[in-house]
Amino acid sequence: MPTQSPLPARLQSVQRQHIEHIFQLGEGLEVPQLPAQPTIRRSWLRCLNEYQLDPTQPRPARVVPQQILIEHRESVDELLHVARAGVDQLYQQIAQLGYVLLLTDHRGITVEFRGDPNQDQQLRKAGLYLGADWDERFAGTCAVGTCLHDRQAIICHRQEHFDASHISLTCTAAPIADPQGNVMAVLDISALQSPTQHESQNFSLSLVTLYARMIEDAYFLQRYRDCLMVRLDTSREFVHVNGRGLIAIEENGQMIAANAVGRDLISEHQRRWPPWSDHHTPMLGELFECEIADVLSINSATDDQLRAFRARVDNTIYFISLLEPRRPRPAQQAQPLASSLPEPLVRLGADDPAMRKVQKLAERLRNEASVNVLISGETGTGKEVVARALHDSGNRSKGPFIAVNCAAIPEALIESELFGYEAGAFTGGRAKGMRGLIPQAHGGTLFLDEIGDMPLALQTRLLRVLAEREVMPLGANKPEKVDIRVITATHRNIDAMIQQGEFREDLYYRLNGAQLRLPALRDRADKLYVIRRVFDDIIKERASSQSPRLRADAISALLAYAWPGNIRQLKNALAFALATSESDEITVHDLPEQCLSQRITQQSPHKPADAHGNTDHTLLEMLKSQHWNISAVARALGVSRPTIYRQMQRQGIMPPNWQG
Ligand SMILES: Nc1ncnc2c1ncn2[C@@H]1O[C@H](COP(=O)(O)OP(=O)(O)OP(=O)(O)O)[C@@H](O)[C@H]1O
Repeated sequence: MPTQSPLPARLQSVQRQHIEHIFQLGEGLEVPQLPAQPTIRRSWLRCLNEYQLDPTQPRPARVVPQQILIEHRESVDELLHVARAGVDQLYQQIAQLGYVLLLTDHRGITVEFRGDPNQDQQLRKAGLYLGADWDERFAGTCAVGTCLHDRQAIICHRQEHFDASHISLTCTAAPIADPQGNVMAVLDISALQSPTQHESQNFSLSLVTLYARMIEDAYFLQRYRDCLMVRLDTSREFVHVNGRGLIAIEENGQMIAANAVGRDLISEHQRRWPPWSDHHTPMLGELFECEIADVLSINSATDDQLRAFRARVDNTIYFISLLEPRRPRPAQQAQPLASSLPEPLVRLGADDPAMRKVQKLAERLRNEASVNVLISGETGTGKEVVARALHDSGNRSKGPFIAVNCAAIPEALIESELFGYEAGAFTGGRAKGMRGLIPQAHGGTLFLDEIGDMPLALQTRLLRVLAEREVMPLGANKPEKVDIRVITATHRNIDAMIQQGEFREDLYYRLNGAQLRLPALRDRADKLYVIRRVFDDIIKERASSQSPRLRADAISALLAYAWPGNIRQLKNALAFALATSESDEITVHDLPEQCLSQRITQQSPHKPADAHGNTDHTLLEMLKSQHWNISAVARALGVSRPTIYRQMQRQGIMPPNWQG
C-alpha cells in the first residue's frame, strides 16, 4: 500500500479529506464517512494494495490515441453495430438531465460516446469522452472499471470514486455479456455534477441495466439469427414485446445457446437434475413439459402465436413464442459482404469482424502482386487456405501456386529446393540438376509457410531475389528472371526473433508489405459457419454416398471447445467422428474425447494461446493423457510430429523415458 506522502498544495480541502478517508480505510479504521457499498470499499483496497495507486497523486483522464481507438472499436464492431439504436434511445432520455453516455469494451476503453458538444472541453478533461480509458487499474474505483471487475451493475457516486479528480462525477454502469456470459462491454451514464444523495442515482441504475440487457439480447438475436429462437416470459402480454428469455434451438429441440435469463433457467434445471454426462445440454422438452412439435407449430397453429408450457424445475408457467430463422439462401450463405467479394474469398468466413477485415484487405490486394503479403495467425488457422484464396481470386490464378513449408524441409536442403541447381552442382544431386521452387512459381504465387524457420543465411539470398526479381541456381553462372508474387506466413513472433537476431529486419519489412492477421478459431464469431463449412468439405471429399447430419449436441460441444489447434484440429475431429460413426447422425458421443470439455451454461474464460497455438499446460497434459504417444498428440492437435517435438523443446518438456 502506498504510504501517505505530503498532499500537493493545489488540492482543494474536499479532495484532501477524500484522500484521508482512503488512507483510513487502508489502515483498517472504521470511519463513518467511508462509502457504505462493500463493492466500493473492496475496490478502494484493490487500488491501494493490488494496483498500488497513489491517492495523493490524482491523475488526469487518459484518452487513447486515434489509431488505438480504431483497433478497440474494430474488435467490437459487431456489437457497436447492434448497440447503436439502443445507445441513441437511451441518450435521448438522459441528455436533458445533463448526463452523457459511454459504451466501453471489456478493457474499459470508451468505444462509443454521446454527450453535449457544448461541454466538449469539460467532458474531455473529466474523461467522459470517446477513447477514455476507465480500467480500474489505471483510473481507480469508477463505475466502468469496478463494474468490469465485479461483473455487476454499479453506481459510483461522487466521493465513491478513488481518484480525487473524479469526485464531482456521478457514474452508473451495467455490464453487457456475450452469449457465453463473459462481459464484452459496459454501458455507462455519467454526469459532471449531481445532487449529493446517493439515492438520486437509483433510477439511473434501473435505466442503464435495462438498456444493457436490451443491447445484450439484440446482440444474441443477431448472433443466432440463423437458428430457431424461442422467446419466453412469465407474462402472456409481454412475450412478444419484451420476452426476457431467449433460447436458440435446433429443429429437434436441442438447445444451442441462451441469453442470461435462459442460461439461468438451464443452470437451475441442471442443478436439480445434474446431467448424466458433462457434455449433455438438455433438450427444450426436458426443460419444459412440452413436445417439440408443439413448439414448432406455435406460429401456424395458434392465433396469438404463443403457447404456455410449464418449466419442470419449478412448475412456473412460461409463455413461449417462436422466431423463425433468417435462413440465407445457399448461394448467399456467407454474408452481406459476399456480393462484392470473389468466391474464393467469400468462402473464408461469414460475419466475423476479424475475418471480414482479412477478406476486405485481401480483396484490395488480390491483383497487387508487387505488395508482398504476410499472413499471421496461430497454427491451423487457415493461413495456407487464405494464401491460396488470394491467389485464386487474383489475376495470377491461371499461374502456378507453389507452397513451401520452410519448417518441413531439412535445413541443408532448403537452398537447393528453393533455388534449384545445375547438373553436377554438388555430389548427391540429380544428374540433370533440378528446377527450384522459386523458378517454378514464375507467373504465379510463391507461398512460403513458416517463414520464421528460414535459416539466416538463406534469408539474405531470399532478400536478393525479392529485390532483383531473379534467382541464381546453385552451380549456375547466369541468373534467371522470375516474375512471382510472394506470400509468406508465420505463427511465430517475428518481432521477438528480430530482437534476438534470428530474423533479418530488412527482409521482414520487405515481406510485410501488408499483413493479414487470422483470428484463432475460439475467437471467431462465425464459428458455426466454420464448423458447417469444414463438415461439408469433408463430406464432399469422401468417396461415400452417405452424407450424415451433424446433430445439435455435437454442434454445441464444438462451439464450446477452445480449439488450440484451430481449424485443422476441428477438421481432424470431424473427420474422426465421420470415420468412426456408424449412424447417419454425428452426435456428441462421436467426437474425440478431448473436444468434450465444456457445457453451454459454463463460463470458461479461455487462457490465451501462445504463439504456437497452445495454452501452456495443454501440450504437457495431452502428452500425459496419450501416454507420451507423439503421433497421437499430433493427430489430436492437428499438427505434424516435428511440430510437437519442436514445441516440446521450446517448452522444455522431456518424456519420462528420456530423462536420465
Ligand atoms: N476457411 C476454411 N474453410 C474450410 N477449411 C479450412 C478453412 N481454413 C482452414 N481450413 C482447413 O484447416 C486446415 C489447416 O489450414 P491451413 O493449413 O491453411 O492452416 P495454417 O494456418 O497454414 O497451418 P500451419 O500454421 O500449421 O501452417 C486445412 O486442412 C484446411 O483445409
